[in-house]
Amino acid sequence: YKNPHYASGRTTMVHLFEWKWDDIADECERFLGPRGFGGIQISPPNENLMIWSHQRPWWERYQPISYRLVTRSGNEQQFANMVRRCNAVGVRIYVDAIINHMTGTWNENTGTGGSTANFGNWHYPSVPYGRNDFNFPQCVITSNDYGCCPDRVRNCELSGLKDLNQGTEYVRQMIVNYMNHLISLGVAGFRIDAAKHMWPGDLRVIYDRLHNLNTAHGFSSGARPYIYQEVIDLGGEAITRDEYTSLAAVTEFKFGLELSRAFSRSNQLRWLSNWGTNWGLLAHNDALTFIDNHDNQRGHGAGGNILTYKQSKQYKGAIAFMLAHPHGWPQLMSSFDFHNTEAGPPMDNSGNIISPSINSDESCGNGWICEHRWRQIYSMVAFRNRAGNTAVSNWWDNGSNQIAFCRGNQGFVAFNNDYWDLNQTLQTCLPAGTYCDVISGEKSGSTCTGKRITVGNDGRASISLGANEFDMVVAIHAGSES
Ligand SMILES: O=C(/C=C/c1ccc(O)c(O)c1)N[C@@H](Cc1ccc(O)cc1)C(=O)NCCCOc1c(-c2ccc(O)c(O)c2)oc2cc(O)cc(O)c2c1=O
Ligand SMILES: [Ca+2]
Repeated sequence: YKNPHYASGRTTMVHLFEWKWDDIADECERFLGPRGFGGIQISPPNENLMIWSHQRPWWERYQPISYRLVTRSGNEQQFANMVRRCNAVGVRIYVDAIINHMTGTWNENTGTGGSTANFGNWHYPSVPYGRNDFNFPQCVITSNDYGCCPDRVRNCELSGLKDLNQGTEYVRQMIVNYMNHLISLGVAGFRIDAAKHMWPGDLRVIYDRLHNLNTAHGFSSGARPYIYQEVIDLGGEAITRDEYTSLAAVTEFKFGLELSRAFSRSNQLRWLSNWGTNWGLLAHNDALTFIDNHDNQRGHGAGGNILTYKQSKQYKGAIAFMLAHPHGWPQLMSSFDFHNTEAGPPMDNSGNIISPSINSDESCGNGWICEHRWRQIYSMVAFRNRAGNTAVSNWWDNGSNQIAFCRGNQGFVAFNNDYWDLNQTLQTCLPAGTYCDVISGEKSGSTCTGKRITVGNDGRASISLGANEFDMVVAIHAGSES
Protein backbone atom coordinates (compact mmCIF):
# COMPACT_ATOMS: atom_id res chain seq x y z
CA TYR A 1 0.00 0.00 0.00
CA LYS A 2 3.11 2.25 0.03
CA ASN A 3 3.75 2.39 -3.71
CA PRO A 4 2.06 5.29 -5.59
CA HIS A 5 2.38 3.40 -8.91
CA TYR A 6 3.44 6.55 -10.77
CA ALA A 7 4.29 6.14 -14.43
CA SER A 8 8.04 5.67 -14.84
CA GLY A 9 10.15 8.76 -14.20
CA ARG A 10 7.38 10.59 -12.32
CA THR A 11 7.58 11.46 -8.61
CA THR A 12 5.15 14.17 -7.51
CA MET A 13 1.42 14.52 -6.82
CA VAL A 14 -0.68 17.71 -6.83
CA HIS A 15 -3.86 18.26 -4.79
CA LEU A 16 -6.30 19.94 -7.18
CA PHE A 17 -8.52 21.04 -4.30
CA GLU A 18 -12.19 21.52 -5.32
CA TRP A 19 -11.47 21.22 -9.07
CA LYS A 20 -14.23 19.83 -11.31
CA TRP A 21 -13.65 16.52 -13.08
CA ASP A 22 -13.88 17.95 -16.63
CA ASP A 23 -11.33 20.66 -15.75
CA ILE A 24 -8.97 18.07 -14.21
CA ALA A 25 -9.15 15.96 -17.38
CA ASP A 26 -8.26 19.03 -19.44
CA GLU A 27 -5.41 19.91 -17.04
CA CYS A 28 -3.98 16.38 -17.34
CA GLU A 29 -3.82 16.63 -21.14
CA ARG A 30 -2.71 20.27 -21.51
CA PHE A 31 -0.32 20.58 -18.54
CA LEU A 32 0.20 17.81 -15.96
CA GLY A 33 0.93 15.01 -18.44
CA PRO A 34 3.38 17.01 -20.57
CA ARG A 35 5.10 18.50 -17.46
CA GLY A 36 5.75 15.10 -15.85
CA PHE A 37 3.39 15.22 -12.85
CA GLY A 38 2.82 11.78 -11.32
CA GLY A 39 -0.69 12.11 -9.94
CA ILE A 40 -3.57 14.15 -8.59
CA GLN A 41 -5.39 14.07 -5.28
CA ILE A 42 -9.00 14.99 -6.01
CA SER A 43 -11.63 16.30 -3.61
CA PRO A 44 -14.05 13.72 -2.17
CA PRO A 45 -16.15 12.39 -5.11
CA ASN A 46 -18.99 11.06 -2.95
CA GLU A 47 -22.21 12.98 -2.40
CA ASN A 48 -21.97 15.50 0.45
CA LEU A 49 -24.47 17.58 2.39
CA MET A 50 -25.02 21.07 0.93
CA ILE A 51 -24.50 23.59 3.74
CA TRP A 52 -25.97 26.85 2.51
CA SER A 53 -26.07 28.32 6.03
CA HIS A 54 -22.27 28.67 5.77
CA GLN A 55 -22.30 29.71 2.08
CA ARG A 56 -21.20 26.27 0.84
CA PRO A 57 -17.96 26.06 2.91
CA TRP A 58 -15.02 23.96 1.71
CA TRP A 59 -15.58 21.56 4.63
CA GLU A 60 -19.07 20.56 3.46
CA ARG A 61 -17.32 18.07 1.18
CA TYR A 62 -16.14 16.31 4.36
CA GLN A 63 -19.73 15.59 5.39
CA PRO A 64 -20.81 12.51 3.40
CA ILE A 65 -24.53 11.91 2.84
CA SER A 66 -24.03 8.90 0.49
CA TYR A 67 -21.39 7.14 -1.62
CA ARG A 68 -23.03 8.17 -4.90
CA LEU A 69 -20.52 9.86 -7.21
CA VAL A 70 -22.40 13.15 -7.54
CA THR A 71 -20.82 16.38 -6.25
CA ARG A 72 -20.21 19.95 -7.39
CA SER A 73 -17.15 18.53 -9.19
CA GLY A 74 -19.31 16.40 -11.45
CA ASN A 75 -21.15 13.10 -11.82
CA GLU A 76 -20.02 9.49 -12.22
CA GLN A 77 -19.71 9.68 -16.00
CA GLN A 78 -17.51 12.80 -15.76
CA PHE A 79 -15.49 11.13 -13.00
CA ALA A 80 -14.84 8.01 -15.11
CA ASN A 81 -13.92 10.17 -18.10
CA MET A 82 -11.40 12.16 -16.01
CA VAL A 83 -9.69 9.00 -14.71
CA ARG A 84 -9.45 7.52 -18.18
CA ARG A 85 -8.05 10.71 -19.77
CA CYS A 86 -5.53 11.30 -16.97
CA ASN A 87 -4.26 7.71 -16.88
CA ALA A 88 -3.89 7.88 -20.68
CA VAL A 89 -1.28 10.66 -20.27
CA GLY A 90 0.49 9.02 -17.31
CA VAL A 91 -1.20 10.98 -14.50
CA ARG A 92 -2.71 8.91 -11.67
CA ILE A 93 -5.84 9.75 -9.64
CA TYR A 94 -6.00 9.42 -5.82
CA VAL A 95 -9.35 9.72 -4.08
CA ASP A 96 -9.88 11.56 -0.79
CA ALA A 97 -11.93 8.86 1.00
CA ILE A 98 -14.09 9.88 3.96
CA ILE A 99 -14.96 6.64 5.69
CA ASN A 100 -14.82 7.64 9.37
CA HIS A 101 -18.11 9.49 9.48
CA MET A 102 -21.19 10.84 7.77
CA THR A 103 -22.63 14.34 8.35
CA GLY A 104 -23.04 16.49 11.44
CA THR A 105 -26.47 17.77 12.45
CA TRP A 106 -27.67 20.70 10.36
CA ASN A 107 -30.92 22.43 9.45
CA GLU A 108 -30.25 21.64 5.80
CA ASN A 109 -30.59 18.00 4.82
CA THR A 110 -30.12 17.73 1.05
CA GLY A 111 -27.03 16.33 -0.64
CA THR A 112 -25.27 17.40 -3.85
CA GLY A 113 -27.06 14.50 -5.61
CA GLY A 114 -30.47 15.21 -4.08
CA SER A 115 -30.27 12.60 -1.32
CA THR A 116 -31.78 13.44 2.04
CA ALA A 117 -31.06 12.07 5.49
CA ASN A 118 -32.46 12.19 9.01
CA PHE A 119 -29.47 13.05 11.19
CA GLY A 120 -31.49 12.77 14.44
CA ASN A 121 -31.92 9.04 14.00
CA TRP A 122 -28.70 8.42 12.10
CA HIS A 123 -30.69 7.47 8.95
CA TYR A 124 -28.92 7.82 5.58
CA PRO A 125 -31.26 6.06 3.13
CA SER A 126 -29.07 6.61 0.05
CA VAL A 127 -26.38 4.25 1.40
CA PRO A 128 -28.38 2.91 3.39
CA TYR A 129 -27.07 3.40 6.92
CA GLY A 130 -29.17 3.23 10.13
CA ARG A 131 -28.57 3.68 13.85
CA ASN A 132 -26.85 0.28 14.28
CA ASP A 133 -24.13 1.28 11.81
CA PHE A 134 -22.88 4.07 14.08
CA ASN A 135 -21.00 3.88 17.37
CA PHE A 136 -23.07 3.71 20.53
CA PRO A 137 -23.49 5.37 23.02
CA GLN A 138 -23.29 8.74 21.26
CA CYS A 139 -20.39 10.85 22.56
CA VAL A 140 -18.33 13.75 21.21
CA ILE A 141 -14.51 13.91 21.25
CA THR A 142 -13.22 16.65 23.55
CA SER A 143 -9.78 18.22 23.18
CA ASN A 144 -8.30 16.43 26.18
CA ASP A 145 -9.44 13.06 24.80
CA TYR A 146 -6.52 13.31 22.35
CA GLY A 147 -4.06 13.09 25.22
CA CYS A 148 -5.73 10.48 27.39
CA CYS A 149 -8.25 8.30 25.62
CA PRO A 150 -7.63 6.48 22.32
CA ASP A 151 -10.99 4.70 22.61
CA ARG A 152 -12.90 7.99 22.68
CA VAL A 153 -10.88 9.41 19.79
CA ARG A 154 -11.96 6.39 17.72
CA ASN A 155 -15.48 5.73 18.98
CA CYS A 156 -16.82 9.24 19.66
CA GLU A 157 -17.89 11.90 17.17
CA LEU A 158 -15.26 14.19 15.65
CA SER A 159 -16.71 17.73 15.65
CA GLY A 160 -20.22 16.29 15.96
CA LEU A 161 -19.95 14.18 12.81
CA LYS A 162 -21.95 10.93 13.01
CA ASP A 163 -19.32 8.28 13.75
CA LEU A 164 -19.52 5.05 11.73
CA ASN A 165 -18.65 1.73 13.37
CA GLN A 166 -16.13 0.14 11.02
CA GLY A 167 -16.14 -2.89 13.32
CA THR A 168 -19.36 -4.26 11.82
CA GLU A 169 -19.44 -6.39 8.68
CA TYR A 170 -22.16 -4.29 7.10
CA VAL A 171 -20.28 -0.95 7.42
CA ARG A 172 -17.06 -2.58 6.19
CA GLN A 173 -18.94 -3.90 3.17
CA MET A 174 -20.47 -0.52 2.33
CA ILE A 175 -17.05 1.15 2.53
CA VAL A 176 -15.25 -1.60 0.57
CA ASN A 177 -17.95 -1.57 -2.15
CA TYR A 178 -17.52 2.22 -2.50
CA MET A 179 -13.72 2.00 -2.74
CA ASN A 180 -13.72 -1.03 -5.06
CA HIS A 181 -16.11 0.77 -7.41
CA LEU A 182 -13.56 3.61 -7.65
CA ILE A 183 -10.75 1.09 -8.26
CA SER A 184 -12.80 -0.44 -11.10
CA LEU A 185 -13.00 3.06 -12.64
CA GLY A 186 -9.16 3.22 -12.68
CA VAL A 187 -8.05 5.16 -9.59
CA ALA A 188 -4.55 4.43 -8.21
CA GLY A 189 -5.26 4.83 -4.49
CA PHE A 190 -6.74 6.72 -1.59
CA ARG A 191 -6.17 9.37 1.04
CA ILE A 192 -7.83 8.03 4.20
CA ASP A 193 -9.35 11.11 5.85
CA ALA A 194 -9.35 11.25 9.69
CA ALA A 195 -7.57 7.88 9.94
CA LYS A 196 -6.62 8.68 13.54
CA HIS A 197 -10.31 8.35 14.35
CA MET A 198 -10.55 4.75 13.18
CA TRP A 199 -9.08 1.55 14.63
CA PRO A 200 -6.00 0.27 12.74
CA GLY A 201 -7.41 -3.26 12.94
CA ASP A 202 -10.61 -2.23 11.17
CA LEU A 203 -8.64 -0.32 8.54
CA ARG A 204 -6.46 -3.35 7.86
CA VAL A 205 -9.56 -5.49 7.19
CA ILE A 206 -10.92 -2.82 4.82
CA TYR A 207 -7.60 -2.35 2.92
CA ASP A 208 -7.15 -6.11 2.50
CA ARG A 209 -10.59 -6.41 0.88
CA LEU A 210 -9.76 -3.81 -1.79
CA HIS A 211 -9.27 -5.14 -5.30
CA ASN A 212 -5.99 -4.89 -7.21
CA LEU A 213 -5.67 -1.88 -9.47
CA ASN A 214 -7.39 -2.08 -12.84
CA THR A 215 -4.88 -3.33 -15.43
CA ALA A 216 -7.00 -1.75 -18.21
CA HIS A 217 -5.67 1.60 -16.94
CA GLY A 218 -2.01 0.64 -17.27
CA PHE A 219 -1.34 -0.79 -13.82
CA SER A 220 0.69 -3.99 -13.52
CA SER A 221 -1.34 -7.02 -12.48
CA GLY A 222 -1.44 -7.54 -8.72
CA ALA A 223 -0.80 -3.83 -8.06
CA ARG A 224 -2.22 -2.83 -4.68
CA PRO A 225 -3.83 0.61 -4.19
CA TYR A 226 -1.55 3.36 -2.84
CA ILE A 227 -2.94 4.33 0.56
CA TYR A 228 -1.85 7.35 2.59
CA GLN A 229 -3.57 7.89 5.92
CA GLU A 230 -4.27 11.31 7.38
CA VAL A 231 -2.91 11.11 10.91
CA ILE A 232 -2.27 14.55 12.41
CA ASP A 233 0.42 13.72 14.95
CA LEU A 234 2.80 16.43 16.11
CA GLY A 235 3.53 14.54 19.31
CA GLY A 236 1.86 14.68 22.71
CA GLU A 237 -1.19 12.60 21.82
CA ALA A 238 -2.05 9.11 23.03
CA ILE A 239 -2.39 7.96 19.42
CA THR A 240 0.75 8.07 17.28
CA ARG A 241 1.25 7.73 13.52
CA ASP A 242 3.40 4.65 14.20
CA GLU A 243 0.20 2.67 14.79
CA TYR A 244 -0.67 3.37 11.16
CA THR A 245 2.67 3.09 9.33
CA SER A 246 2.51 -0.70 9.73
CA LEU A 247 -0.63 -0.59 7.54
CA ALA A 248 0.16 1.98 4.83
CA ALA A 249 1.75 5.39 4.25
CA VAL A 250 0.95 8.35 6.50
CA THR A 251 0.70 12.12 5.99
CA GLU A 252 3.87 13.63 7.50
CA PHE A 253 2.71 16.93 9.06
CA LYS A 254 6.11 17.53 10.74
CA PHE A 255 7.67 17.91 7.30
CA GLY A 256 5.73 21.02 6.35
CA LEU A 257 5.91 22.47 9.84
CA GLU A 258 9.72 22.22 10.09
CA LEU A 259 10.36 23.48 6.53
CA SER A 260 7.94 26.37 7.15
CA ARG A 261 9.99 27.27 10.23
CA ALA A 262 13.28 26.96 8.37
CA PHE A 263 12.21 29.07 5.39
CA SER A 264 10.62 31.68 7.68
CA ARG A 265 14.05 32.01 9.36
CA SER A 266 12.88 30.58 12.71
CA ASN A 267 15.56 27.96 12.06
CA GLN A 268 18.74 28.34 9.99
CA LEU A 269 18.80 26.46 6.68
CA ARG A 270 22.18 24.99 7.56
CA TRP A 271 20.47 22.62 10.02
CA LEU A 272 18.78 20.92 7.05
CA SER A 273 22.08 19.14 6.23
CA ASN A 274 20.72 16.00 7.94
CA TRP A 275 17.09 16.40 6.82
CA GLY A 276 15.21 13.11 7.06
CA THR A 277 14.66 10.58 9.82
CA ASN A 278 17.27 12.44 11.93
CA TRP A 279 14.63 15.16 12.24
CA GLY A 280 12.10 12.63 13.58
CA LEU A 281 10.39 12.36 10.20
CA LEU A 282 8.74 9.13 9.05
CA ALA A 283 10.83 6.79 6.91
CA HIS A 284 10.95 7.68 3.21
CA ASN A 285 8.40 5.14 1.95
CA ASP A 286 6.03 5.77 4.88
CA ALA A 287 5.89 9.52 4.34
CA LEU A 288 3.42 11.46 2.17
CA THR A 289 5.08 14.88 2.48
CA PHE A 290 3.84 18.41 1.84
CA ILE A 291 4.35 22.03 2.94
CA ASP A 292 0.68 23.03 3.34
CA ASN A 293 -2.60 21.19 2.83
CA HIS A 294 -6.25 22.18 2.40
CA ASP A 295 -6.78 22.36 6.14
CA ASN A 296 -3.63 23.86 7.63
CA GLN A 297 -3.19 26.49 4.88
CA ARG A 298 -6.21 28.14 6.55
CA GLY A 299 -4.27 28.57 9.73
CA HIS A 300 -6.32 26.52 12.18
CA GLY A 301 -5.07 23.09 11.12
CA ALA A 302 -2.15 21.17 12.57
CA GLY A 303 0.92 23.05 13.73
CA GLY A 304 1.93 26.69 13.90
CA ASN A 305 2.60 29.00 10.96
CA ILE A 306 2.56 26.96 7.80
CA LEU A 307 3.88 28.68 4.67
CA THR A 308 1.33 29.09 1.87
CA TYR A 309 1.14 30.80 -1.52
CA LYS A 310 0.47 34.03 0.39
CA GLN A 311 4.16 34.15 1.50
CA SER A 312 5.23 33.42 -2.06
CA LYS A 313 9.06 33.84 -1.92
CA GLN A 314 9.51 31.71 1.22
CA TYR A 315 6.87 29.26 0.01
CA LYS A 316 8.66 28.70 -3.31
CA GLY A 317 11.89 28.22 -1.36
CA ALA A 318 10.34 25.57 0.90
CA ILE A 319 8.65 23.83 -2.05
CA ALA A 320 11.95 23.83 -3.97
CA PHE A 321 13.70 22.21 -1.01
CA MET A 322 10.93 19.61 -0.66
CA LEU A 323 11.26 18.72 -4.34
CA ALA A 324 15.09 18.88 -4.46
CA HIS A 325 15.60 16.64 -1.41
CA PRO A 326 14.95 12.89 -1.85
CA HIS A 327 13.14 12.29 1.44
CA GLY A 328 9.46 11.35 1.17
CA TRP A 329 6.76 11.27 -1.49
CA PRO A 330 5.74 14.90 -2.03
CA GLN A 331 2.33 16.42 -2.64
CA LEU A 332 1.86 19.99 -3.91
CA MET A 333 -1.16 22.05 -2.84
CA SER A 334 -3.10 23.83 -5.58
CA SER A 335 -5.46 26.35 -4.01
CA PHE A 336 -8.19 28.84 -4.65
CA ASP A 337 -7.89 32.33 -3.17
CA PHE A 338 -9.59 32.42 0.24
CA HIS A 339 -10.49 35.45 2.33
CA ASN A 340 -11.84 33.57 5.34
CA THR A 341 -11.09 30.17 6.80
CA GLU A 342 -14.35 28.53 5.73
CA ALA A 343 -14.90 29.95 2.23
CA GLY A 344 -15.51 27.38 -0.47
CA PRO A 345 -14.31 27.50 -4.10
CA PRO A 346 -15.20 30.30 -6.54
CA MET A 347 -18.87 29.80 -7.36
CA ASP A 348 -21.68 31.52 -9.25
CA ASN A 349 -24.81 32.66 -7.45
CA SER A 350 -26.55 29.33 -7.89
CA GLY A 351 -23.64 27.58 -6.16
CA ASN A 352 -21.90 26.04 -9.19
CA ILE A 353 -18.10 26.00 -9.04
CA ILE A 354 -16.51 28.38 -11.56
CA SER A 355 -13.77 26.78 -13.69
CA PRO A 356 -10.22 28.16 -13.56
CA SER A 357 -9.34 30.33 -16.56
CA ILE A 358 -5.87 29.89 -18.08
CA ASN A 359 -4.02 33.15 -18.89
CA SER A 360 -1.55 33.60 -21.75
CA ASP A 361 1.37 33.31 -19.28
CA GLU A 362 -0.04 29.90 -18.23
CA SER A 363 -1.19 31.22 -14.84
CA CYS A 364 -4.80 30.75 -13.66
CA GLY A 365 -7.59 33.26 -13.14
CA ASN A 366 -11.15 33.29 -11.77
CA GLY A 367 -9.85 33.07 -8.18
CA TRP A 368 -7.71 29.95 -8.65
CA ILE A 369 -4.04 30.15 -7.55
CA CYS A 370 -2.69 27.12 -9.44
CA GLU A 371 0.62 26.97 -7.58
CA HIS A 372 1.43 23.90 -9.71
CA ARG A 373 1.58 26.23 -12.74
CA TRP A 374 4.20 28.54 -11.19
CA ARG A 375 7.42 28.09 -13.18
CA GLN A 376 9.56 27.86 -10.00
CA ILE A 377 7.35 24.94 -8.86
CA TYR A 378 6.73 22.88 -12.01
CA SER A 379 10.44 23.25 -12.88
CA MET A 380 11.34 21.60 -9.59
CA VAL A 381 8.95 18.72 -10.38
CA ALA A 382 11.07 18.14 -13.51
CA PHE A 383 14.21 18.47 -11.35
CA ARG A 384 12.91 15.78 -8.95
CA ASN A 385 11.98 13.48 -11.81
CA ARG A 386 15.47 13.90 -13.27
CA ALA A 387 17.22 13.33 -9.94
CA GLY A 388 15.45 9.98 -9.53
CA ASN A 389 17.04 7.81 -6.82
CA THR A 390 20.31 9.76 -6.59
CA ALA A 391 21.49 10.78 -3.13
CA VAL A 392 22.31 14.17 -1.65
CA SER A 393 26.06 14.89 -1.88
CA ASN A 394 28.50 17.80 -1.62
CA TRP A 395 26.42 19.70 0.95
CA TRP A 396 27.70 23.24 1.37
CA ASP A 397 26.49 25.95 3.71
CA ASN A 398 27.74 29.28 5.04
CA GLY A 399 26.82 28.50 8.64
CA SER A 400 23.59 30.41 8.24
CA ASN A 401 20.89 30.51 5.56
CA GLN A 402 22.93 29.82 2.44
CA ILE A 403 23.01 26.14 1.43
CA ALA A 404 23.67 24.06 -1.67
CA PHE A 405 23.83 20.39 -2.60
CA CYS A 406 24.03 17.91 -5.49
CA ARG A 407 21.75 15.07 -6.46
CA GLY A 408 24.18 12.50 -7.86
CA ASN A 409 25.51 13.84 -11.15
CA GLN A 410 21.99 14.83 -12.23
CA GLY A 411 21.15 18.02 -10.37
CA PHE A 412 22.46 20.94 -8.32
CA VAL A 413 20.51 23.43 -6.21
CA ALA A 414 21.46 26.46 -4.09
CA PHE A 415 19.41 28.58 -1.65
CA ASN A 416 20.00 32.01 -0.16
CA ASN A 417 17.68 33.12 2.65
CA ASP A 418 20.25 35.41 4.30
CA TYR A 419 20.07 39.20 4.16
CA TRP A 420 23.30 39.31 2.17
CA ASP A 421 24.24 38.05 -1.29
CA LEU A 422 25.54 34.59 -2.06
CA ASN A 423 28.60 34.68 -4.34
CA GLN A 424 30.47 31.39 -4.32
CA THR A 425 32.22 28.95 -6.62
CA LEU A 426 30.60 25.64 -5.75
CA GLN A 427 30.82 22.00 -6.78
CA THR A 428 27.75 21.19 -8.93
CA CYS A 429 28.66 17.54 -9.57
CA LEU A 430 27.47 18.06 -13.17
CA PRO A 431 29.49 17.43 -16.35
CA ALA A 432 31.14 20.50 -17.87
CA GLY A 433 28.77 22.64 -19.93
CA THR A 434 26.32 25.53 -19.85
CA TYR A 435 23.06 25.06 -17.96
CA CYS A 436 19.90 27.13 -17.68
CA ASP A 437 18.78 28.01 -14.15
CA VAL A 438 15.22 26.64 -14.11
CA ILE A 439 14.06 29.01 -11.33
CA SER A 440 14.86 32.42 -12.85
CA GLY A 441 13.83 31.19 -16.29
CA GLU A 442 13.89 28.11 -18.43
CA LYS A 443 15.55 26.58 -21.43
CA SER A 444 13.89 27.66 -24.67
CA GLY A 445 15.54 26.16 -27.71
CA SER A 446 19.26 26.54 -27.12
CA THR A 447 19.01 29.71 -25.03
CA CYS A 448 18.12 30.40 -21.39
CA THR A 449 15.41 32.91 -20.54
CA GLY A 450 16.95 33.30 -17.05
CA LYS A 451 20.44 32.81 -15.58
CA ARG A 452 23.05 30.76 -17.44
CA ILE A 453 25.44 28.71 -15.29
CA THR A 454 28.74 27.55 -16.79
CA VAL A 455 30.18 24.38 -15.22
CA GLY A 456 33.92 23.76 -15.64
CA ASN A 457 35.74 20.47 -16.15
CA ASP A 458 36.14 20.24 -12.37
CA GLY A 459 32.32 20.42 -11.94
CA ARG A 460 32.59 23.79 -10.21
CA ALA A 461 30.56 26.87 -11.16
CA SER A 462 30.27 30.42 -9.95
CA ILE A 463 26.88 30.76 -8.26
CA SER A 464 25.40 34.17 -7.46
CA LEU A 465 22.09 34.67 -5.64
CA GLY A 466 21.32 38.20 -4.47
CA ALA A 467 19.48 38.62 -1.16
CA ASN A 468 16.86 40.80 -2.81
CA GLU A 469 16.30 38.79 -5.96
CA PHE A 470 12.77 37.68 -6.81
CA ASP A 471 13.60 34.07 -5.89
CA MET A 472 15.96 32.56 -3.30
CA VAL A 473 16.83 29.44 -5.31
CA VAL A 474 19.10 28.49 -8.23
CA ALA A 475 18.59 25.02 -9.74
CA ILE A 476 20.26 23.30 -12.70
CA HIS A 477 20.04 19.70 -13.84
CA ALA A 478 21.06 17.38 -16.66
CA GLY A 479 17.86 18.22 -18.53
CA SER A 480 18.43 21.97 -18.44
CA GLU A 481 21.73 21.99 -20.32
CA SER A 482 21.52 24.72 -22.95
O1 LIG B 1 -12.30 22.81 10.21
C1 LIG B 1 -13.16 22.03 9.83
C2 LIG B 1 -12.79 20.83 9.03
C3 LIG B 1 -11.54 20.42 9.14
C4 LIG B 1 -11.00 19.30 8.35
C5 LIG B 1 -11.70 18.69 7.31
C6 LIG B 1 -11.11 17.66 6.61
C7 LIG B 1 -9.84 17.20 6.94
O2 LIG B 1 -9.22 16.20 6.23
C8 LIG B 1 -9.15 17.82 8.01
O3 LIG B 1 -7.92 17.37 8.32
C9 LIG B 1 -9.72 18.85 8.70
N1 LIG B 1 -14.48 22.19 10.15
C10 LIG B 1 -14.87 23.37 10.90
C11 LIG B 1 -16.38 23.55 10.83
C12 LIG B 1 -17.14 22.37 11.33
C13 LIG B 1 -17.42 21.30 10.51
C14 LIG B 1 -18.21 20.24 10.92
C15 LIG B 1 -18.68 20.25 12.20
O4 LIG B 1 -19.48 19.23 12.64
C16 LIG B 1 -18.35 21.29 13.11
C17 LIG B 1 -17.58 22.35 12.67
C18 LIG B 1 -14.42 23.25 12.36
O5 LIG B 1 -14.32 24.24 13.03
N2 LIG B 1 -14.10 21.99 12.83
C19 LIG B 1 -13.62 21.74 14.20
C20 LIG B 1 -12.08 21.78 14.23
C21 LIG B 1 -11.46 20.89 13.13
O6 LIG B 1 -11.72 19.49 13.44
C22 LIG B 1 -11.87 18.60 12.37
C23 LIG B 1 -10.89 17.66 12.08
C24 LIG B 1 -9.66 17.50 12.84
C25 LIG B 1 -8.83 18.56 13.20
C26 LIG B 1 -7.64 18.32 13.91
C27 LIG B 1 -7.31 17.03 14.28
O7 LIG B 1 -6.14 16.77 14.99
C28 LIG B 1 -8.12 15.98 13.90
O8 LIG B 1 -7.72 14.71 14.27
C29 LIG B 1 -9.29 16.18 13.20
O9 LIG B 1 -11.03 16.76 11.04
C30 LIG B 1 -12.13 16.76 10.26
C31 LIG B 1 -12.20 15.81 9.23
C32 LIG B 1 -13.33 15.80 8.41
O10 LIG B 1 -13.41 14.90 7.41
C33 LIG B 1 -14.38 16.69 8.61
C34 LIG B 1 -14.31 17.63 9.65
O11 LIG B 1 -15.32 18.50 9.85
C35 LIG B 1 -13.17 17.66 10.49
C36 LIG B 1 -13.05 18.62 11.59
O12 LIG B 1 -14.00 19.44 11.81
CA1 LIG C 1 -14.48 7.04 14.41
